[in-house]
Amino acid sequence: MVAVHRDWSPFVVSAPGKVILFGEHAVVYGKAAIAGSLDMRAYALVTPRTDNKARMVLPDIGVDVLFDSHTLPLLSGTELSHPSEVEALVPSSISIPEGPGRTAVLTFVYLYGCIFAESDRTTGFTLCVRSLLPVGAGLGSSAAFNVALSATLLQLTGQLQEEGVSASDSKLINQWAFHGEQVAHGTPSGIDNSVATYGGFLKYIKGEPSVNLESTHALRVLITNTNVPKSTKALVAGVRALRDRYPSVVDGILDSIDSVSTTAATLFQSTSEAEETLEQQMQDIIRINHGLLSTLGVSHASLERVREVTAARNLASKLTGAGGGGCALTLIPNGMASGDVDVVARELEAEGFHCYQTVVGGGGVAIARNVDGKATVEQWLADTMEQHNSPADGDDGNVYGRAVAGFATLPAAAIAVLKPE
Ligand SMILES: Nc1ncnc2c1ncn2[C@@H]1O[C@H](COP(=O)(O)OP(=O)(O)O)[C@@H](O)[C@H]1O
Ligand SMILES: C[C@@](O)(CCOP(=O)(O)O)CC(=O)O
Ligand SMILES: [Mg+2]
Repeated sequence: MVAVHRDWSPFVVSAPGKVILFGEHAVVYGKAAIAGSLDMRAYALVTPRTDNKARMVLPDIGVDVLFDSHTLPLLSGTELSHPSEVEALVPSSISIPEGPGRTAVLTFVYLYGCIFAESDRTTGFTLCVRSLLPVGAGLGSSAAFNVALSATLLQLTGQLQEEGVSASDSKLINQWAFHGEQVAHGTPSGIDNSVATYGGFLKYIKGEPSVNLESTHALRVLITNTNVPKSTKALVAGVRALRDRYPSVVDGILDSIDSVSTTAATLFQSTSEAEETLEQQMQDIIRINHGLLSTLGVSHASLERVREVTAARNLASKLTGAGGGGCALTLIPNGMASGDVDVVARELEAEGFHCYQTVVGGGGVAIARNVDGKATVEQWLADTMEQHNSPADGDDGNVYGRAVAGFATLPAAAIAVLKPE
């Protein structure tokens, strides 16, 4: 195949994290789940190189690797029976890092091999990803990374349209991001990459196209990161082992979770009920969903503490994501003053947790092309690192605002594209 070089300008891709509102774990078994995008996102700046190498810089997890493009294998998709076999394909010149960097490097080698194999273009580039999502806390940091990475590689190989992100672009990005999630987790349901690609509020059933719920209600949530590390893979395996031992009991619980999700979808789209009645019903099913997950063995003392602290103020909470630590979500009634939410958040932070107030349901993957002929990774790093590491005195904890301010190398128009409402 003849390689075609072409000139291109730096571009930036962004993709959101997610919160699963209802249906985690059950979604792995084909039950319905509901999730929405967060206003915390991953941002990838991609700049051209003249030497045909591929460099990936991930400052949040301490990775900086430089690949000679010709040492990266091109994969036809049939060479691996499962993406987890990718380790053997990493060029011997690269030492695979331990910890979160390990998955990121394996995913890069796999997706580069697959996506570049479908193109006759070759190009040197530096990719730098900064993310506002906590790593491994259940908010889909891996999916935001995989969606940003897939969109980057598809854009570099000319497989996306020239403007915006079309429906067929999204489909392609989502498919590759799912393969990236497989490298990390083995058997993901696909809900995280779907939300990171499409944004909004989705009802998701494995193997079916996700349905945008177009909710009639703004959903305010308080997310509490317990800072307790968890392994999605181990928790999913634990539920599977329980189901193998007690199939009819566990299937009953999974069916109940399916009913919870279906009821929630109806509530989100209801136009007949008064706001307060809806909120009351939503709180009921949040409590029920948490109880069902707890019987599956995926809660944790820290998550129960979040439930107790918020219940004392008549608020309903549940774990979100895989559980076993990670994050919980608390529904905030629309009429609740933000000062009162701050009081609850301070109580939770006094327990050693970290809280984010957010509205669920913003835009999905976004691409700002030709952002700035002079944008450099070094400048971007200097700006974003400074903003991340030294918040101004009296800062209100708005990490998102700080980081966007930190992307000062980008024109305002690019920033607007990258944070779609
Ligand atoms: N800021 C980041 N930069 C690069 N890779 C990231 C970043 N955040 C997350 N990742 C990738 O996602 C993995 C964590 O994903 P996972 O365990 O599924 O947790 P989560 O619930 O946050 O998705 C990391 O090991 C890393 O491979
Ligand atoms: C438990 C599960 O339903 C959600 C896991 O979410 P997270 O990895 O904690 O963000 C697994 C899945 O959907 O693949
Ligand atoms: Mg993940």
